Amino acid sequence: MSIEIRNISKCFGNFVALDDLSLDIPTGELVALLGPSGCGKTTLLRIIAGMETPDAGSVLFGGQEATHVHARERQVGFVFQHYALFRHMSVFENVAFGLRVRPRKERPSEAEIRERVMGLLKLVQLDWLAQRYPSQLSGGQRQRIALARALAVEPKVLLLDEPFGALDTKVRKELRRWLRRLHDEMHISSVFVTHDQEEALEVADRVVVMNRGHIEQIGSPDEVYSSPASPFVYQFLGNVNVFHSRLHGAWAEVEREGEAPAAGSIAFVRPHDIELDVAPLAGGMTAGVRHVHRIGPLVRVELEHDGETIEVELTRERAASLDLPVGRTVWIKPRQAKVFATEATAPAGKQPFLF
Ligand SMILES: Nc1ncnc2c1ncn2[C@@H]1O[C@H](COP(=O)(O)OP(=O)(O)OP(=O)(O)O)[C@@H](O)[C@H]1O
Repeated sequence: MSIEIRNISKCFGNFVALDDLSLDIPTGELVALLGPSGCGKTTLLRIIAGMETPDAGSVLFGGQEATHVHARERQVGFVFQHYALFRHMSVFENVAFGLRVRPRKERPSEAEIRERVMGLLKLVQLDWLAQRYPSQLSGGQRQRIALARALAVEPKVLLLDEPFGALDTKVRKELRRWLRRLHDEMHISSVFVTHDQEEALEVADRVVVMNRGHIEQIGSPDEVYSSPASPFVYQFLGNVNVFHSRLHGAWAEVEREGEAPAAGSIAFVRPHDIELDVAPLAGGMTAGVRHVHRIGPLVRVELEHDGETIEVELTRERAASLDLPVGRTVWIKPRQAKVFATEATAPAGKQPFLF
């Protein structure tokens, strides 16, 4: 079922949590709401679920007005960060719960409940745990059971609020892939909230980048990463070096190739988009090696130029082919940069690098 969010606003006292926000989610899409803490992701999810009422705007499900439809009537499945399984019920009973509490007329027969629950447990690959209790499961298993329970009532929309937030990195990664596969099989419109950019980029069909109650950009993972619409998105999705305008030599050329340079403009360059060499690079500039960090397959080189820090990422092979002791002077040159027009758009917390 499609979801349309039209001009939604929500205040808590004087605080504007959502500011005239609109978003269309076609049927079967998996959408990530991504943004820093407090940007309004959960509030938006709760409004879609019917657990919160907007001050203005409307929510449509399948083209039908649903803003004032009660949460129970919305056919929404919800999974939270902290798996709220019933401790005194077996895994089977947890998943069966939503079916058993239906009014008698709508309640499936015992045989049907059994068939549906076991089918879902197979889907989440945990049918062998049906008789266990939540305390006898790992965190990742509990979260999969929570998902099976949300799916048991055959929701039209699945909403997940930081579903893997409480789990360790390895389990998170496994569950991400698993959620993606499951979503492809079920084809339910799903919205999940995360503040983890890697999670959003890996799992979602589309990413909605939020900031302070509004949407900064909506796009495929590739679009938001490769063509960020604003300095905020650029900074939020991955590491970035920030440079003021009036760049020298090649830096200025890169700027011209991108967008027209304006006085006071800011250039953003990803660490892996900077060429580094020990020999002079035409149009490049020099910098001193301050630290070399080896992080898995990557080598992150921290450089200093006029007291400012510049980060460059190299493959291990490239780093090994260069001799990079601390203190060595090297040459750097950007392969590509993105220029935004005004200084006013500089993201908070990043000090622009001044030439
Ligand atoms: N019931 C409430 N009363 C007052 N303020 C609230 C309430 N719910 C949320 N807020 C405020 O609204 C803002 C958005 O909250 P929300 O939970 O939607 O953020 P979020 O993006 O999901 O953040 P996080 O990633 O930390 O969960 C926050 O500043 C929060 O303090």
